[in-house]
Amino acid sequence: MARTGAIIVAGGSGTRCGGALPKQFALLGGMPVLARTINAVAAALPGAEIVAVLPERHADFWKNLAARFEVAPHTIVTGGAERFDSVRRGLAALRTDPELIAVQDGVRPLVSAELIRRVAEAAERYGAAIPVVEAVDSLREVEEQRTETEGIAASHVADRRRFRIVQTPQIFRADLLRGAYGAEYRAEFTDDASVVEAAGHGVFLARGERGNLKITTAEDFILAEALLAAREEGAERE
Ligand SMILES: Nc1ccn([C@@H]2O[C@H](COP(=O)(O)OP(=O)(O)OP(=O)(O)O)[C@@H](O)[C@H]2O)c(=O)n1
Ligand SMILES: C[C@](O)(CO)[C@H](O)COP(=O)(O)O
Repeated sequence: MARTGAIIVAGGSGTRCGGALPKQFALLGGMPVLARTINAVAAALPGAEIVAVLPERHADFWKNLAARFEVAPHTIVTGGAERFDSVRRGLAALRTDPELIAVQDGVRPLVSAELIRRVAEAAERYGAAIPVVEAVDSLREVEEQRTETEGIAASHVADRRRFRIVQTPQIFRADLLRGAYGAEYRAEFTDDASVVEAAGHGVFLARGERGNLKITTAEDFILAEALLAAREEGAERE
């Protein structure tokens, strides 16, 4: 496996989730979400340099919190206004010179080692790889958004076979990712694949996992707790 560095982006404020603290610091199964994510990445990529990107006002808070748990070695750097800015700061903070760089949402704590390695192998081969899953619900494309009411008047069905739901870690050849992040920020840059693609490089879609949940809303904590409990129960039975 190529030498890999990892940037764990946890610089967001968790607005959609609410709560006193950003969701990445909340406890999931008795351990901070971010600690679980860091440990999952460290276990899948032994020896990888790990940089965690944090909100500026929570850097000291995290140092104190992390000290109370077993968290794999990582350095910290403060993030920016957009995820794009946070990744850029993570890139600048990597001290080693990895061949591949993985960018992982700090709020995807249930990512499996198999998934991470699968995406890393694809990135080694194709230069850029991301995990995706199929849509399980029907999809509709909105034609006219009526914000003053609850509903949408005009829409049409979309062919869900043509779409994939995107996850992280997104893994790239280091030179490719660094070059792509030289761009000016654009609103459509919702992930790293969109930045790399805008720089003219294709992105390989590897198999993701529905269990690789992104904790976005308060409900997601309930789902994540249940998935974690089921996983731990399964591990105990083996
Ligand atoms: N300026 C930002 C914004 C987001 N992120 C990180 O990117 C990941 C995915 O973002 P999302 O789930 O949208 O997190 P938040 O931006 O915190 O959530 P919200 O949009 O609800 O405020 C999270 O780990 C988040 O901490 C980041 O590092 N820097
Ligand atoms: C990177 C990401 O998690 C891939 O699904 C997603 O794009 C983050 O989007 P958000 O708007 O920050 O939730």
